[in-house]
Amino acid sequence: MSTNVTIPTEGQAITCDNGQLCVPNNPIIPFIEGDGIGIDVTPPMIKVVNAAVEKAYSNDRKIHWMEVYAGEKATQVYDSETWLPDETLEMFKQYKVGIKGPLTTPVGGGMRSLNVALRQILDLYVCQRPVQWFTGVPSPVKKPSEVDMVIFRENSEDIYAGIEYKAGSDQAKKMINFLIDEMGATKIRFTENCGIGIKPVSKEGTERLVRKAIQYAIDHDRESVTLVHKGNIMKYTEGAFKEWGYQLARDEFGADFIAGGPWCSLVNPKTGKEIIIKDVIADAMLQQILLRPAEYSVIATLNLNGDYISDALAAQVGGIGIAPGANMNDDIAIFEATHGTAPKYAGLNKVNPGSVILSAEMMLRHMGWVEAADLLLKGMSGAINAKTVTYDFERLMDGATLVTCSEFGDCIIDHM
Ligand SMILES: NC(=O)C1=CN([C@@H]2O[C@H](COP(=O)(O)OP(=O)(O)OC[C@H]3O[C@@H](n4cnc5c(N)ncnc54)[C@H](OP(=O)(O)O)[C@@H]3O)[C@@H](O)[C@H]2O)C=CC1
Ligand SMILES: O=C(O)CCC(=O)C(=O)O
Ligand SMILES: [Mg+2]
Repeated sequence: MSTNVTIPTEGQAITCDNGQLCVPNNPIIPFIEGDGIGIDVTPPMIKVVNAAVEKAYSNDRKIHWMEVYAGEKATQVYDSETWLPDETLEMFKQYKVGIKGPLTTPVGGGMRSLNVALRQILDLYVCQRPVQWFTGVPSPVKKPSEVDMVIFRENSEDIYAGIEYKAGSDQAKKMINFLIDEMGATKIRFTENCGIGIKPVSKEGTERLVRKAIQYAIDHDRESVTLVHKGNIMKYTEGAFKEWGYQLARDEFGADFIAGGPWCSLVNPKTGKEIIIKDVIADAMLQQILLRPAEYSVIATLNLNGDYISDALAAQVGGIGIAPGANMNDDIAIFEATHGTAPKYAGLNKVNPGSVILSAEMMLRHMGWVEAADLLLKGMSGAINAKTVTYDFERLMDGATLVTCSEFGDCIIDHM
């Protein structure tokens, strides 16, 4: 394997034993800068995290950052064909906790998503995206404070498996012929020019995701878990997700039907309070989150629904400029912004770095460095309350002072 990664001379790897993280005081954290606005948001993220760690622990704890490569930068550092080097994957496997900026995916043709590839190759099956309002953030809804949800998006299956055949290709024709001749399909129209996509959804994949969502509700004293699906139309994928989810709640968490089901409830073993397990069809959910957000807490859903819902919910609390996320399994966690590479803003030092900074806050909490995570949140709230904000907030806030991407990072540090 080529070695284009400079391993810090100081610092140690985080280890993970049976799902239990062991974090040294001087962890090495791999990071991907990201394409497009990655160059803008990643440096302030590192600066803010370093400041929070230093303020919380003085010299007792320090992160040693290690740049690893993916996307356009990888093609410069390795060679023009290498977008996701094996070395990058190895580093995440070895160092267990990392963070990344956004990576570009062309629409239509071209290569498949590197973001999705990273999740699939490392089997980071949970995409966890908390959505919460910060006081003072401009919002298009009347009561943004009622939005307090944590999305658990299945991250390894669904149409993101990338099993897709181009219209007119030999594979598409072969698949269409198979479906018509051997599977009795009668409703494929315009067979000569029809693309085909396959949507795998498994019981195991559903169960491990829903298990994490319910456990999160237990650990964080949440009142409900909502299974979001389009099971009325896609019965054996989305519908099965709903059935398997409820079944798991009953079998593994002792949930009982409410009034004959399908909703059920369980007693939180840590608090004694009730947790409701319910389901909503995906299109109705997009209405519900606008009209009655207070009724939803933890959401467990499939990959595509989760992608849509996370951007829609982010909009309600100020936009994807401040929407954080994590991709994780029982061993590795890679934190990442919810937004993309926003190419028109790349290199302008303009966009909001809040999304990747709040992803870093999740990372610090995941590492057990809660004091630093709390400071980071305090800094973010302080900067927003002082109305020193980037363009996305400034254009919607009365009396705000416009700051650049890097200045917003500095404002966060000033308010820690
Ligand atoms: N995980 C990842 O790495 C992801 C990668 N992508 C990829 O990113 C590329 C671009 O995707 P696109 O659909 O344009 O979505 P983007 O999220 O990149 O941008 C869409 C819009 O969101 C707003 N926005 C995004 N980031 C910020 C920020 N940090 N601060 C303030 N506003 C922000 C901007 O709105 P406005 O114009 O109103 O200012 C921007 O024009 C594609 O290649 C896509 O595949 C997409 C999503 C996730
Ligand atoms: O991989 C991509 O390009 C898009 C991914 C995405 O939209 C997401 O993860 O929310
Ligand atoms: Mg998305």
